[in-house]
Amino acid sequence: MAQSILDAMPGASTGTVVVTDPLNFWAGKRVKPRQEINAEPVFEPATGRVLCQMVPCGAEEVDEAIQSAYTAYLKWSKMAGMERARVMLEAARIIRERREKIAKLEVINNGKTITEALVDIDIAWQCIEYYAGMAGTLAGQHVQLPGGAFAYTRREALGVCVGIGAWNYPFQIAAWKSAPALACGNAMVFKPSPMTPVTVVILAEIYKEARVPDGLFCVVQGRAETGTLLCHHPKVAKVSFTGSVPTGKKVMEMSAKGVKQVTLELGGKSPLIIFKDCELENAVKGALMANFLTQGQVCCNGTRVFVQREILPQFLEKVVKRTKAIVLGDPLLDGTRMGALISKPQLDKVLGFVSQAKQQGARVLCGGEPFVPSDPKLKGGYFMSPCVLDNCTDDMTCVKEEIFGPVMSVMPFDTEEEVVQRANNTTFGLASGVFTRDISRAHRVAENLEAGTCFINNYNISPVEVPFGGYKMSGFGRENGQVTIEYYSQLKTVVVEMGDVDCLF
Ligand SMILES: NC(=O)C1=CN([C@@H]2O[C@H](COP(=O)(O)OP(=O)(O)OC[C@H]3O[C@@H](n4cnc5c(N)ncnc54)[C@H](O)[C@@H]3O)[C@@H](O)[C@H]2O)C=CC1
Ligand SMILES: C[N+](C)(C)CCCC(=O)O
Repeated sequence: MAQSILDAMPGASTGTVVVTDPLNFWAGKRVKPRQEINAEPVFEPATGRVLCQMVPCGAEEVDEAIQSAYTAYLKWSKMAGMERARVMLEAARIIRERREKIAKLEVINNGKTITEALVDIDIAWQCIEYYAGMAGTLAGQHVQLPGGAFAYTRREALGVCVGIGAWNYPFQIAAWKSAPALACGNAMVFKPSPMTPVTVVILAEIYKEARVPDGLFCVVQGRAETGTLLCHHPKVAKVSFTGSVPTGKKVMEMSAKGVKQVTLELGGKSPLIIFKDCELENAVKGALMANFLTQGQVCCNGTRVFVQREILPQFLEKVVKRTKAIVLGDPLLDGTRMGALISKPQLDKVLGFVSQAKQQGARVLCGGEPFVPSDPKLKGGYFMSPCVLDNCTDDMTCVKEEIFGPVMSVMPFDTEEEVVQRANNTTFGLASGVFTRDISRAHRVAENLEAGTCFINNYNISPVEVPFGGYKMSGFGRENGQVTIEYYSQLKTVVVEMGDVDCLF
């Protein structure tokens, strides 16, 4: 029962799956939605077919989930870190064992290729494994005070944390948020994007199977209203949000009312700087990795590609040749390298950015058009050909705004000083990249770029051991790496007197 939808995965192909199981999860089980009348269809991006119904949770349901999470937190936070570690390692093991099935379901709901989805699921279990390793290391400090008195600190959980996710990495985002939260002794109530409600419930079932206390990881479905209920709930100690800047601001405002801690992983318009002394083949590959993963729907993508003028023609020739060769189509096939965008409105929005770029003077070197695969079952899918734009200038909309689609904007530059200034001329600051063989220059540029990550001679690799997060309007707080423990725990100071009270009164 617990694995029913996953059991159907081995034989499943694009256009065949329908999900009917309830998509909420709390108190240790899937929970049927109460207000079926508010159901909304969820689409399979590769076909445009209805995959399931998403029914938003109302106030009572949100409250039930949070209460069940609170009960679980009371138990879980009292366990030794090593005990929590064992449970989390078991969850990581189960995910690894079912990686193909989970990845397949992710593809069906999200539209990304199976090759990428497998990496996402692997990163998810690695993240849980990594924080399991850290659960047993959480410790405080002992401080000696005069007269034999002393103080010590305890690193304690926050309580019930809320996770709110975006649709581009549904399972992985839930792992990035829940793993450090659980390692520190918290419970989590997670709301996935209404467009990708399906795989996060599988994570909840797996935690249950690994024997977390019932309620420790809950899933509530819904849109803004449900998210609002979560952010305002008095029993919630922290909100970790991944999504757009406007919603991030609202989450912060709502959390401020209850003085709740916040982590914000927001959008970006990251620069990738390619110097003429780079290893060109690698720079071209880096630019593709920086732009076309998950159909370009990646927050940290390096979508402003600055190329030193002397090598611009060679760079463009190579990058266009490789972009044209990207195999588009059925995302469940091993050979496919680009699948479908998340939705029809998102596809229209991205195509709109391309037309606007043309009007503003950019030149389309390839792609930027709706793509209709030859396979009849994919005719209703949200596909577009990956696009490279040349002749771009810093003031064009395609260079200033986050497109969240497979569109690379290329601009020439002359000097290091100039390009760093232009690269930083944005309100975002999630990531950045530099290709050069000059090691001093690489580190100097990395130092001067205003971004939470700088990739040197590569792009978009995010091992769970290293922190990920933004500068400026791309957010604050971090996910992954050791530091994230600090965002999911708080310090208690205990002061111990060994002598008599020195009283002034
Ligand atoms: N930093 C990142 O990793 C990502 C950033 N994005 C950004 O988000 C944009 C659009 O993606 P969307 O999913 O539409 O983002 P969004 O910001 O509208 O939604 C993100 C999540 O917040 C929830 N939400 C919406 N309104 C809310 C509210 N008032 N209170 C609480 N929760 C609320 C949504 O239901 C969803 O789960 C992209 O174009 C991109 O700029 C999207 C995906 C990932
Ligand atoms: C995995 N990675 C680095 C390609 C993207 C993760 C951030 C996101 O949610 O967009």
